[in-house]
Amino acid sequence: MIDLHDLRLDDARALLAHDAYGSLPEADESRTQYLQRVIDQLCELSLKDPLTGLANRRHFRHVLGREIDAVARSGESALLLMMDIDHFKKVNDTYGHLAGDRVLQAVAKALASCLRPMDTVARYGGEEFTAILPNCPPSFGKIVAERIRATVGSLQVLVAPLVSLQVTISIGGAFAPEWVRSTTALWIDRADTQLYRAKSEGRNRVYIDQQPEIAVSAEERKMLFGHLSIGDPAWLESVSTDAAVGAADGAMKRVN
Ligand SMILES: Nc1nc2c(ncn2[C@@H]2O[C@H](COP(=O)(O)OP(=O)(O)OP(=O)(O)O)[C@@H](O)[C@H]2O)c(=O)[nH]1
Repeated sequence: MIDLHDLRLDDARALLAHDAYGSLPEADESRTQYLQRVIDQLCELSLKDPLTGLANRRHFRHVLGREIDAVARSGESALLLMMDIDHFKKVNDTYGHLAGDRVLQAVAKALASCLRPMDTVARYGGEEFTAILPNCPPSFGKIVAERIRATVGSLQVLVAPLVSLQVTISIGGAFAPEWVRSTTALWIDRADTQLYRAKSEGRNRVYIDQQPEIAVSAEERKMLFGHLSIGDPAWLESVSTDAAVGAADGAMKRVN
């Protein structure tokens, strides 16, 4: 950890040079421009997970907070996915930590490839990833999560010469409640509950908690939450539809 109060230009350069996903600013710029670019790139670096290049947990939390406000204002539906590689400990235990890192990088790349540029994919910690999908119609949630599950399951990750691995991923999702200000913690909890179900019911599957229906009329909704919704986190009475999709053995497979 570097204390930013003590950060010197050489340290900053070293940090940026170390970043596998970035590059050092050109040295032939004016000194001010150069310093500004170093600062900009440091800011960018502080939002990224160094192993995978995805957004880190801090950035994810920031985006989720922004999204929950946007949903409360616009009423557009947004989906949060929590995703966890199955039996990942076995990868580390059998093939070593470096092999585990390769799997994490390959999965991260696959996740990013399944999502739109407007979505945020992050490494939440360890072998857990998350994605925020703004403006995601409810009917699309399961389709996109299934696409992710299938893409990860079809990866062949080369971890040593002649050794490639296949892994599976469990996914839990939750739509944000429209028109009601909730909390990011509640939203994460709902998605986490679905992830827990996916794990406990066999792994390599998707469960999505559909958006809670709000038990008020459209007119009341407008009066209550029309311009800006302020107040306690609220989960009005809801009917949720859960769907289990896909079922297969979640254990890691060695391909050759
Ligand atoms: N290689 C590598 N391993 C990590 C990293 N971060 C966490 N891990 C490992 O991830 C593993 C997570 O194991 P568990 O939490 O038991 O989960 P699991 O084996 O995937 O089992 P389920 O989630 O129940 O399917 C642990 O062995 C951690 O050491 C990392 O950055 N690199």
